[in-house]
Amino acid sequence: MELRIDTLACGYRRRPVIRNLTVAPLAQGKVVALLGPNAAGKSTLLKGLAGLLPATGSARLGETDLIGLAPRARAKLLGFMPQVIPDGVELTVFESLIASLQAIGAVNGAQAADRAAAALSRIDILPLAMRKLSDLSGGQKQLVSFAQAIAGNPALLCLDEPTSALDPRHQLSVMARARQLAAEGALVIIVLHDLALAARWADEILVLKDGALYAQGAPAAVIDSRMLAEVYSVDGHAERNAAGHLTVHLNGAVL
Ligand SMILES: Nc1ncnc2c1ncn2[C@@H]1O[C@H](COP(=O)(O)OP(=O)(O)OP(=O)(O)O)[C@@H](O)[C@H]1O
Repeated sequence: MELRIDTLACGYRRRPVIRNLTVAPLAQGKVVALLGPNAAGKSTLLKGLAGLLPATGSARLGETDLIGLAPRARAKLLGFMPQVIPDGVELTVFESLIASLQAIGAVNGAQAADRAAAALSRIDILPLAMRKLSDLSGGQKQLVSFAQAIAGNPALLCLDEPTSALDPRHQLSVMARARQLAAEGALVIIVLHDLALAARWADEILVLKDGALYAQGAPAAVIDSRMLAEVYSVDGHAERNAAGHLTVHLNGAVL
């Protein structure tokens, strides 16, 4: 199964952000890093795919066009982890996962409990299950949000900066989990600002600039001095280290 994004447009009432976006097919089983500077349209694109913003054009996952699909049917196929986790939710972690699963439907109470526990175990946060969401640290909340997004076993997982509040160990464990989910057949799209994480963990990179596709391809083909200068206005380069991993070096801002 592939995701085919074709002439997609989405944005806000007076601000069209993503215009006429067509992307080469994204294959199931891949981790795709969605890069681009602040305000490039990364969150807008994920929200358009998730049905949280109106969109036109098409985004076909296999035979199913996500655009225009009813919310519940879309949520079954697509797990969305937002960039900002809402405050003031008076639920326990476990209840919040059950609520996410109920929003998808088609799971009875016992199944929902099993799936919620499985998702929390998978992210290694089962001990947080009975804690109130509002009492958690920023990083713990982010891990819960990740568990909510994966609980329904979606074919397409859209993660908006899932590592922004995490310490290095948890950043790596989220990326490793993303790779595992892809190995099990999901397509995982991850918005990242950490270019080192993207270079190290993604199969493919999409770069957005001003709401349009700047580049798409393998990390080594996309992350280079020119892209860093043209997209991020920074002076830097990418190279392979002794272990063969692509690493990114930032030297400073381009004047
Ligand atoms: N609710 C909104 N109403 C109107 N414009 C918005 C709204 N949310 C975002 N925008 C605008 O849409 C554009 C794209 O924003 P978006 O959040 O998609 O960028 P992003 O690439 O995810 O940025 P960042 O890396 O800063 O999170 C920006 O110009 C932003 O100001």
